Amino acid sequence: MKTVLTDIEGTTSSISFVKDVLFPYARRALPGFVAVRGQEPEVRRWLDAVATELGGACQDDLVVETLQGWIDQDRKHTALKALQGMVWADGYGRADFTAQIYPDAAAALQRWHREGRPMAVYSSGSVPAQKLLFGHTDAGDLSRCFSGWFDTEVGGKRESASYAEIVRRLGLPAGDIVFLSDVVEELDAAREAGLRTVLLDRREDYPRPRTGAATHGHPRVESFADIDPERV
Ligand SMILES: CSCCC(=O)C(=O)COP(=O)(O)O
Ligand SMILES: [Mg+2]
Repeated sequence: MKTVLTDIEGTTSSISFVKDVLFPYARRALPGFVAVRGQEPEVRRWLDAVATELGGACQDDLVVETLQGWIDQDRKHTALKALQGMVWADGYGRADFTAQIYPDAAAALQRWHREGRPMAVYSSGSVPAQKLLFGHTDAGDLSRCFSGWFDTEVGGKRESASYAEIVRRLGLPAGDIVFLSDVVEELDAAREAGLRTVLLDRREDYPRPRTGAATHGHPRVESFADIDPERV
């Protein structure tokens, strides 16, 4: 049975949920979060990592402003993603929002899980943020569908070495893993590492269909309902 490895934003959940709900929430909550929890070792570690990138010791205010700028630019920076995950934990905990998931994705994930198909996540969002998201979806707790979780600590999503590392950690032949994503450059990197690939091309996220050369030769679907992992 093939293992499914899935991206989140633009694949299982809409880009607008991430851009219009999660990112603004993190942007607003960051200053208060750093003021209250900035001395906790797990928070300090990431704040210091950002400060180092800014050239050394600097005030938390500057670090927060930098992080907010990175949110605006959609930087997939590991420190930002780790801190965002901690901020979102508060939001999910207080039920300030739930995680949008496409109904076709929720249905397929639940069905594949019932059928015993192994599944894993690879997203730029931190592993704790991934677990929170799938633990609090509109369709309920889907976190149990997954037995593997990968974030940018294995490397960037457009680098084939990251997929080679995931293959190594999963301990499976690369050709037995099907990677699902909305970003062709990520699929290119996965294919280079030997994985099978499927392009999610949803109208809500990509108003102009990506067909022909724009698919880079990856099988293209508009819904999880059209994916048969055994036939990719
Ligand atoms: C899992 S948390 C929210 C998503 C996020 O922060 C992000 O950057 C999504 O990137 P993806 O790799 O899932 O496209
Ligand atoms: Mg994506």
